Amino acid sequence: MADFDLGLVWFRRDLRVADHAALYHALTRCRRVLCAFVFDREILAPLPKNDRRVPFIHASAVELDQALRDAGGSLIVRHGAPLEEIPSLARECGAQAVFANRDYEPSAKARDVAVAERLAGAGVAFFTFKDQTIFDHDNVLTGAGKPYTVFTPYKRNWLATLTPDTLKPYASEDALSALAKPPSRVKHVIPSLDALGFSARHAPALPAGTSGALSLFDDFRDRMSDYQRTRDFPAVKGPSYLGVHLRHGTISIRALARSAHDAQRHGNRGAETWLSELVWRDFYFSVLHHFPQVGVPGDHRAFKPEYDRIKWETGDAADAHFAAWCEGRTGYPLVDAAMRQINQSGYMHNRLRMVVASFLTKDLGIDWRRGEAYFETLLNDFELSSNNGGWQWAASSGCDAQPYFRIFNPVTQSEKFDPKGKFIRHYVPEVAALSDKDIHAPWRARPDALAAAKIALGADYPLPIVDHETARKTTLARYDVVKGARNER
Ligand SMILES: Cc1cc2nc3c(=O)[nH]c(=O)nc-3n(C[C@H](O)[C@H](O)[C@H](O)COP(=O)(O)OP(=O)(O)OC[C@H]3O[C@@H](n4cnc5c(N)ncnc54)[C@H](O)[C@@H]3O)c2cc1C
Repeated sequence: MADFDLGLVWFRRDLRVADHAALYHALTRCRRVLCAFVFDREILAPLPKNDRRVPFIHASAVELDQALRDAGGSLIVRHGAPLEEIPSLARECGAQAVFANRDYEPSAKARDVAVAERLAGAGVAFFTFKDQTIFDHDNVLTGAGKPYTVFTPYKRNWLATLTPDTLKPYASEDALSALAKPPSRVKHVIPSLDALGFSARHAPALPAGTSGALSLFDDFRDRMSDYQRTRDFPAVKGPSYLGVHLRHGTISIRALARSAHDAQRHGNRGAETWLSELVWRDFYFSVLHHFPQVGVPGDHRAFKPEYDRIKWETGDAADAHFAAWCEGRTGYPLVDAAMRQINQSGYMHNRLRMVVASFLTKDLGIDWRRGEAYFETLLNDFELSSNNGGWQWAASSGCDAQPYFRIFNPVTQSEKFDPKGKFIRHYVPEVAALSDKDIHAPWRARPDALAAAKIALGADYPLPIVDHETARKTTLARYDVVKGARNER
């Protein structure tokens, strides 16, 4: 016998039908199940009209609605405040329980506490489930029951904790017969993008929905064994490009980890490395949960508090440097190509995220929080935990971060990871005619080589806005305050 007559599944960042924890639990515990999604007015309001993520989410919601309709249900979509919409929908439909997958961002956790209270006040139960990660934050702890702050032992324990059950799919798609249609008085037409205040002209560069995720994964599966060899070269199709799908849950993390884990057990080194990246994702979720000070809205703190003593560059010159960095005109072609990639597509290759983050913090001396915030506005796969983790890794203030004295040389990185300048040529056509050798540092090219490539530095393409060697020394001095702070302890 069912526990509830009517349950409501609240979809958030889990826009799929297959292997969905909350949907599975609702379908197996309720006689009838309705499904809902809320476009959060407060989140959407500050976004620019041409934000790429909203069309992606919209298209994914449309696809999810179709999948639910095919099985006898539908997706009720609202545009408003979840704190109002979910309890009122539960009331309108007569649901006795709401089911959702856990969300780990501080603002989402606060929202869920408020929604749970409001529902409880109305006598409606609220159940949440682990779905977004392989392990919840308290599943992988040190022997002393503390959270890990170093990745390698975390990963070792993560792998040791894994059992076949951990990666087992929830058979939600096999239990859809309990899906129901909302009562006719409940409006359930998906608002158009225009009605939400966004432009359909900025369709997602990546195919949306579960169909989009599966086509990317099909394409990647064959390349997984090469991942370890190819993943650092931005001109090569090495990574999976699945980040945006993991962000919005159009594919199950369990399915991806299972595939990598199986391949790894058969000696596939590429799969082993890729699985490690999925573990990094869990690791940063755990860090954000246990050390929420790193992601307090509007006040992100350094994981290592002494790093908040660093005096970052401010003022007009720093603002001008920041603008040049954002717009891809620093005079360092690999940095500029990377920034143009994120500006044009909402994606940036992982190696380049490390390079540009290091350049901003350690060549320009600008606070990592400004770069973190810039990425947040643009990344299709923006994830507070990983973005914060990545930025603090590069700035050396994070847990298990790059030591502060390790400073990427943007020219050497370019020569090593884009040796033929293929990636640079794509995004920085101004320097495309330079040789494979000169393209990494145009200011070092001989005048006749520049003339042959028809480049007047300072006019056609900027001279470097800082000298790396000088900046390196300034950074080491800037970070001295950290050494001092550590010695005091
Ligand atoms: C400064 C900086 C900012 C970053 N911001 C984000 C972010 O906002 N969102 C985000 O998902 N990742 C972020 N990353 C991590 C990484 O760059 C992206 O996950 C990856 O580039 C996404 O591309 P992909 O899906 O093709 O990755 P793949 O290489 O195919 O990896 C598969 C998945 O593993 C996870 N993953 C891979 N690398 C990492 C990592 N270093 N840390 C955590 N998870 C990882 C992601 O979910 C990724 O989609 C950031 C890294 C840095 C250095």
